[in-house]
Amino acid sequence: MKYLHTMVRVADVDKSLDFYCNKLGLKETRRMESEQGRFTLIYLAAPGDEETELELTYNWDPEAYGEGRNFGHLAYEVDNIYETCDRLMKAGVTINRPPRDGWMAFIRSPDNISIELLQKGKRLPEQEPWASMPNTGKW
Ligand SMILES: C[C@@H](O)C(=O)SC[C@H](NC(=O)CC[C@H](N)C(=O)O)C(=O)NCC(=O)O
Ligand code: NI
Repeated sequence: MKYLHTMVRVADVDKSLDFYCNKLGLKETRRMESEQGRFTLIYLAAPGDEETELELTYNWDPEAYGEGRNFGHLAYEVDNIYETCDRLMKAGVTINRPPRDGWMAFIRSPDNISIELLQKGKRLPEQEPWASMPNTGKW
């Protein structure tokens, strides 16, 4: 058996692609549209990890999805957690759980999906401003 993808439903394709691609750094691998089902599927992946996809489902007819607390988060490994969070913060993304420990951070997607960012390999040495940065919200 092989893990293929996680699917999340999104309310706005442009906002989602701006967040996941322009800001987080994922690349679109493929997409398909269903006229009959009135939906679009857009598949994203981290560069170099194209076989593990995030499937965005966009239903053409608006739905209220709510927030299923049973779904936890999507997790991505990053080369430098501080550089990643700095880039995201400058792009206007709220770092709900800053990487005070040089290891873990949390952000939210436009649809409030929680995304965990984990430092590759060993934790980085603690450094300001991250070491004293408070949490901003739930993650
Ligand atoms: C191609 C494969 O990766 C899929 O996930 S297709 C699964 C299919 N998706 C849809 O019908 C999308 C539109 C639908 N209105 C929805 O919001 O899911 C499906 O069976 N979806 C049901 C599900 O719970 O995933
Ligand atoms: Ni699927």
